[in-house]
Amino acid sequence: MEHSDVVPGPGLRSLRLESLRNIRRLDLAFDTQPLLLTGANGAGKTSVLEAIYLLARGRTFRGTKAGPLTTQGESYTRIEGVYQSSDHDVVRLRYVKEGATASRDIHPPLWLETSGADWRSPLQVKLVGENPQILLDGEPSLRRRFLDWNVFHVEHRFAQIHKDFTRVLMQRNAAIRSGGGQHGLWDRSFIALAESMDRRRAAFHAEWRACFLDLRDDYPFLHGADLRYRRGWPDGRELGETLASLADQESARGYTLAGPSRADFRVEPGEGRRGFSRGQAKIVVALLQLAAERVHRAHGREPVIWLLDDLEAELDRTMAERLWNAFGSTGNQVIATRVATDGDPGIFGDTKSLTMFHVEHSG
Ligand SMILES: Nc1ncnc2c1ncn2[C@@H]1O[C@H](COP(=O)(O)OP(=O)(O)OP(=O)(O)O)[C@@H](O)[C@H]1O
Repeated sequence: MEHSDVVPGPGLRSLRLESLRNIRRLDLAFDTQPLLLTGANGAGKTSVLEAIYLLARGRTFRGTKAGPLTTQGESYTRIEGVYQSSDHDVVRLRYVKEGATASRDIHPPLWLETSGADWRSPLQVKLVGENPQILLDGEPSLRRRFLDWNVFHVEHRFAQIHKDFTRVLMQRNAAIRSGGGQHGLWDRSFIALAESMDRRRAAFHAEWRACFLDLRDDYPFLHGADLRYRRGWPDGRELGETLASLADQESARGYTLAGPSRADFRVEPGEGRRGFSRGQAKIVVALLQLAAERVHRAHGREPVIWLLDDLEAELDRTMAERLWNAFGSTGNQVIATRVATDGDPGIFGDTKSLTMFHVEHSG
C-alpha cells in the first residue's frame, strides 16, 4: 500500500484483525487517500468495514442472521486500531469478544463522564451498507435510534435526557398497567423530559433538513422531496392535553401512546411520487448521512470515517459517481468496497490518489 507524503489528517492509521468471520488475521495500514477494498463475493470486504464499526460503536451493523462474529473453530475475536484525531492525538482502540462477552478499550480514556458512554468514541463512523432502505421503510424505532445518535453528536447532554426519559416512560407504563390512575403522578416529569427531548430533536432536524435540501438539488428525482420530523404528538397541541385525551386507550393498551417514544422522521418524495426505488432509497439514505455529517462538522465535531459498502450496487453509473464524489468532497477519510476479483477499480478509477487493497478469500 502506498503512503502519501502529506501530514496525515484525522483518520484511522492502522487496523489489525484476528479471527473475525472468515478473516483469521489481517493487518492494514491507512494513508490519507480513500481506500478501496476489492475482492470476490465472500472475500471479507464487509467484515473489514464491520471491524472498524465495532471499534467505533462497540457493536456490529450486521443482524443475527450473519451468524457469529468469531471465526469458526476460534475462541475469540480481537480488533485493534490506531486513530489519529484532529488534535493529532493518537488513540488506541481495542475490541475483544470472547464467547458472549465483548469489551472495548480506548486509550487514553478520553471521556471522564459516563453519560452516553456507549455512543462516545474518538473514532466516529457513518455507514452506507447493504439494505440502507430499511432506514426509510423499517420500524420507526430504527429511525429514532438514528435520529438520537445524531442529536447526541450535536449535544452530548442529550444522552442523559434520553436515559431519564426512558426511565420515566417505563415507570409510567408500569403504572398504566397496574391500573388505578397512578400514572398521572409521572406526567409532570414525563412531559418536562418529553419537551426537552423534542426541543433537541427538532433543533437538530431544522439544521439537518436544511443540509438535506441543499444536497438534494444534485439529484433530479428528489425535486420537491422533503425531510419531515414528527415529534410523537399532534402539532399545536399540548402533550398533557393529548395524554389526557388518550387516557382510556392507554389503559386498554397498557402503555403510553404519545410523546417522544412515538417520534419519527420521514423523507417525503416530491409531488407525483409515491415512494423510492431501491437505488433511489440508497441515495436518500446516503444524503441523510452526508447532511447529518455537515451538521456535526458545523458544531465542531470530529470528522467521521465514511464506510461505503458496495456503493455501486443498485446505482447507475452516473448516480454512483455522483455519490462517490459527494463523499470524497467532504474531505473525510473514506473506506469503500467493490466486488472485483482482479482489483479493478471501476468507477473509482478516476479518483486521484486512491489506495487499493485486495481482500483474499481465506475461509
Ligand atoms: N464465524 C465465521 N467463521 C467463518 N467464516 C464466517 C463466519 N461468519 C461469516 N463467515 C464467512 O465470512 C465471509 C464474510 O463475508 P463478507 O460479507 O465480509 O464478504 P464480502 O467480501 O463483503 O462479500 P460480498 O461481496 O458478497 O458482500 C462469508 O463467506 C461468510 O460465509
